[in-house]
Amino acid sequence: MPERHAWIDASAGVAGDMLLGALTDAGADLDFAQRCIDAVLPDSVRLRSERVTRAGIAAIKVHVDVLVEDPPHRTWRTIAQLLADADLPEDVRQNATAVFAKLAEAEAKVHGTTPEEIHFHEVGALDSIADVVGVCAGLHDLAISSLTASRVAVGSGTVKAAHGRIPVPVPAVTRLASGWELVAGGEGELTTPTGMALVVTLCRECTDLPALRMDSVGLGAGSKDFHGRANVTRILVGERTSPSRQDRGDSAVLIEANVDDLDPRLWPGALADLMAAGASDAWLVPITMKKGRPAHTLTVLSHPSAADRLRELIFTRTTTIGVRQTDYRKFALPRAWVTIKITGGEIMIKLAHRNGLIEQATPEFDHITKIATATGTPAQIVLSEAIAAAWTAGLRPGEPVPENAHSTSSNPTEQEHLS
Ligand SMILES: O=C([S-])c1cc(C(=O)S)c[n+]([C@@H]2O[C@H](COP(=O)(O)O)[C@@H](O)[C@H]2O)c1
Ligand code: NI
Repeated sequence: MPERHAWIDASAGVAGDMLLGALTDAGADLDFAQRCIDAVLPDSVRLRSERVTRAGIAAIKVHVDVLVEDPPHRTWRTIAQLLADADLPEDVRQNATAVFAKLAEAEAKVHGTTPEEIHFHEVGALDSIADVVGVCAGLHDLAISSLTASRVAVGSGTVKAAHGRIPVPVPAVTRLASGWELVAGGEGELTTPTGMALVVTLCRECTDLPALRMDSVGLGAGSKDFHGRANVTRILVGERTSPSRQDRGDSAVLIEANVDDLDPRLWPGALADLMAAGASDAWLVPITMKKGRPAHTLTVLSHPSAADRLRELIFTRTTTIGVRQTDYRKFALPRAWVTIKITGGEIMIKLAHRNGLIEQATPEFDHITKIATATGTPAQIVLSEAIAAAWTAGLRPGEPVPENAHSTSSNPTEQEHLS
């Protein structure tokens, strides 16, 4: 299966609804986005698309009509729980959760507090949750397996928000944009925190348009129509023709520390927190360190964009007073997912593939344990049935990846959660 890539052109700015409009214009099914949103927020918002022009250029404007009363703020934990409880494709859930984790981290930095303490105002409102889930659903629907984006026009001046009048680029955008190339690009708020969070979470790098065999293009309109500058976000979708991700590898970092004085009962929680904060993997190796002391090497593998917060966590969750960090290149096979039915429910089969052929087909173990618990069947029996069902369905090494397989999104940090 070729790598389906999307490049976001944010040279005129980006917001959640603009990106959803662009995906819809590129062919994503808005009804599917609505179903995903309904799974998170039942009977709360309705999506509507409208063909409009911006400075004479045709684009899709997605309206998010809010049908119920919205509280003035939500915590990021509330949103994470809504997403965790919703019946969503796994990549949609993971990507949407990662976007809100980034927003929480940025807001916490702006207001000098922790993500747990943060109360989202506009960015936690029903329409913003709908934008984020809708965009992640659109990427799933178009089977986009990797994304990059242009530099981002953020605007200038000031804007009125729940925080009062704030400068543009607004504080959350400046925090989110760490490592991304920004330009002012015009007057007003051209990029919102939700738009910036989607770009930096889902896109692998900030780059000019990569070599693409074009498939479709979509334009998503912002609310305002400026004279002489189209207020649109564009998305270009196609097949990458330059060295593929598999040949190039991905940037990664390895962060390590030798620790001899942490209460061993604290390790499982520390490892879980590191995974929740975006580590691709986190593990311990028993060692004998200086002065002959029994200890552990903690190793955390991550995308470079998550390194700052992971180092921070290592310092707060362990007793170490220093870490070392090394740059790596990581070569991962692309993955795709197929849902199959077995006794007791549906499970997803993860397919690692190369040159269009399956290398590994693995039942998602969380789904196995869920069915095992619900039906009272031993997990190894459910697992055996799942492996046999996958085999029967042709999901086995050497077979082609089926057409209905969904590729995982490109988010390098979150994607590795699936590994
Ligand atoms: O909701 C919150 S906490 C919020 C924080 C900030 C900061 O920059 S801090 C800014 N805003 C403004 O809210 C609106 C809507 O943003 P969306 O991303 O939901 O479209 C926008 O004007 C932001 O600048 C909200
Ligand atoms: Ni804020």
